[in-house]
Amino acid sequence: MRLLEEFDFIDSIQPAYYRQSSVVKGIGDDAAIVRYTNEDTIMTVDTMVENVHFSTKTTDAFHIGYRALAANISDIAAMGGKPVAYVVSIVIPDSWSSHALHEIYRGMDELASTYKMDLIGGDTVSGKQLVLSITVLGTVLKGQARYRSDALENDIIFVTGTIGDAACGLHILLDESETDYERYQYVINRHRMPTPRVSFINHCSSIERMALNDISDGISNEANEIAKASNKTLIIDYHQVPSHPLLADFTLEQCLDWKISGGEDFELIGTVPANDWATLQKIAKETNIKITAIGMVQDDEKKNGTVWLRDGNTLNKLAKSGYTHLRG
Ligand SMILES: Nc1ncnc2c1ncn2[C@@H]1O[C@H](COP(=O)(O)OP(=O)(O)OP(=O)(O)O)[C@@H](O)[C@H]1O
Ligand SMILES: Cc1ncc(C[n+]2csc(CCOP(=O)(O)O)c2C)c(N)n1
Ligand SMILES: [Mg+2]
Ligand SMILES: [Mg+2]
Ligand SMILES: [Mg+2]
Repeated sequence: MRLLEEFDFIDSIQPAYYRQSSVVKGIGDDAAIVRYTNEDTIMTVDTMVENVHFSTKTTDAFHIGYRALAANISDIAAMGGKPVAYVVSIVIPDSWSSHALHEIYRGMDELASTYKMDLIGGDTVSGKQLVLSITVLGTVLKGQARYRSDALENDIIFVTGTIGDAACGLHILLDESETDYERYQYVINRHRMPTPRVSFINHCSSIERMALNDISDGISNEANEIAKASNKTLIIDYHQVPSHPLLADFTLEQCLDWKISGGEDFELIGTVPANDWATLQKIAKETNIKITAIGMVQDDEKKNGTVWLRDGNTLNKLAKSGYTHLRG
């Protein structure tokens, strides 16, 4: 790390004040203290590694921070909760300037401020590659968290937003022959600045049961996780999976890959009882979120734990084809 040594760096990222009254102790001691009385606590961690989750060729420092926090907040949304505070562990290579490091923190704070979240601690070490690991603390009303294991027979499977945008945006950024960035600004922004669906999910308290997962690795992975955790069979109609009109510029194979295996849209995939579908649509309209029914849950002893993709008259088993680390 150039220009700043560890403790000057920590001083320089310390917030001037805390937004949440639940923060009893933030940066400055051996650990942070947050105090609650009536809610369950949600904790989640996700890590972003240079050249795995981002490349400085395609992503500036501000967006590295923004995306990393968005990915973590998305997991809080996928549990049905509200994000409150975060701690950041950062591994910093020598080549990174203090300006770029502050840009990472500015990117995180841009998103944090919209949720009144506080940076309450972290850890700083030097190393060979930039690694940003964020732990987010969230809350949910006691006993009201949304689990992947809550799908039941005849539920409607839904997704928020459009699927495959972030993978398309990344493709544009990595394709050196592509120059029309203006045309693809929307999908590029979906890659750089994903919006976790916190507001929508926090308006769903009238819906008693909902299985939920967020889309980090692609719907083939996320739907399989719901099928497995719930021990049910998920049938998804490929043609119902919503995509942005810009994807029409690309081949059917590319669209299939981005929509099914792409990931990083940080939309939600879930299941609700058919009786609640009209209510869910109303909530989506009120919170300005697109939701689309993409299939049904079945209880079929021979198929439970698996996902099937309908394409016209054919039904094929949908294996996990999304992003997997440690491919073996
Ligand atoms: N190294 C680990 N040690 C302990 N638990 C882990 C580890 N890695 C993952 N888990 C746990 O496994 C479960 C699934 O984790 P996973 O990272 O696949 O979910 P996710 O964070 O929603 O997805 P993604 O990381 O793709 O955004 C979570 O309960 C997570 O806490
Ligand atoms: C430079 C660059 N190359 C490839 C990708 C694609 N990518 C990386 S990790 C991941 C899944 C989510 O990760 P995790 O499971 O760790 O949350 C995806 C789709 C990218 N974002 N940047
Ligand atoms: Mg994870
Ligand atoms: Mg998740
Ligand atoms: Mg993953």
